Amino acid sequence: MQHSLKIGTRGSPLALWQAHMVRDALLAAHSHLSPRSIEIVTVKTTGDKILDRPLAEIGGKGLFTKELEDGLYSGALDCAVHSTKDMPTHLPDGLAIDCFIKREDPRDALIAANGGCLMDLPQGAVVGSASLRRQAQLLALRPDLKVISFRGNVGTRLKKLAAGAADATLLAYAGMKRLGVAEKATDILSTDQMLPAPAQGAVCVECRADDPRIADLLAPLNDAPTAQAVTAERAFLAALEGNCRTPIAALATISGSRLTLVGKVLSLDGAACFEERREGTVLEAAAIGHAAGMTVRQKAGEDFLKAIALEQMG
Ligand SMILES: NCc1[nH]cc(CCC(=O)O)c1CC(=O)O
Repeated sequence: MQHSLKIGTRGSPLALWQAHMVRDALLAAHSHLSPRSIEIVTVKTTGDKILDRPLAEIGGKGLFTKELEDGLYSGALDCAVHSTKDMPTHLPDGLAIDCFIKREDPRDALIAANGGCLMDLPQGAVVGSASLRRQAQLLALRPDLKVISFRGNVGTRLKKLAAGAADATLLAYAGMKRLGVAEKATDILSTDQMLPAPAQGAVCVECRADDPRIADLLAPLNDAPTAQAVTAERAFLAALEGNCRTPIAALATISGSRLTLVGKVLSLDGAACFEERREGTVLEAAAIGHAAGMTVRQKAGEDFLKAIALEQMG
């Protein structure tokens, strides 16, 4: 008898697109799977329900994953597809992520209502973004800009922009490409201007750690360079105990067996920035990320990191 496979996902258009991408990849990799045997199950998470407050305020990451993880534990789901950048650095016991799909472009894109680049925005222009990382790096480049909180999925944010709620917004270019709206980007920011969030552009599949059937099905979908880059970036994040409350950015690039990681932490206004670049072999990905994170920690000092947390609570 053919077992069915239940793929869990959030219900946003981007999340659904990503779940269908995983489904298609599974079908392509396993000729014995029939399309009817793979079901996509939509789960509403806390992060999807609360739309009127910044994520940092309601508790940050985990808000997009808990309900999906409950489904894995109960057996209602066999695997769950996530944007890796939305995942907490530590997984709950009994769950595993051993499958990272080949990464899409990790850069951030500017969408300006009147077109043009970030540096061309008029003095004092209003930019909508709820991401502290984007806000900080934006203000570092353009201290004159006014940043307002902007939440909701990619489509919602583009609609808010079109309705005049801001002069520009920033989105992950990966999500725009996946949803077919890449042409709305008016400036694709270089990673020197705007270092991405750890794991931006990388989709992963989470499953139960003790489920070899699912692990075997997912194995051919894993892209090793993506897994290595994301491992380094997330180790950097974990070393800084980062969550939505601290502007943290990291990007690893891979060339053959070499991995180069750049990671930084910023003050909310972008005026202070502590950065570290490390290189090594791909096999050292986790150690490189951890070492870079610990170095940035030292450079910034515990007082600086604490001050950011306090500033945001007040
Ligand atoms: N926090 C929402 C989120 N999570 C992942 C992506 C983009 C896709 C990706 O990084 O893979 C987005 C939207 C955005 O930041 O513009």
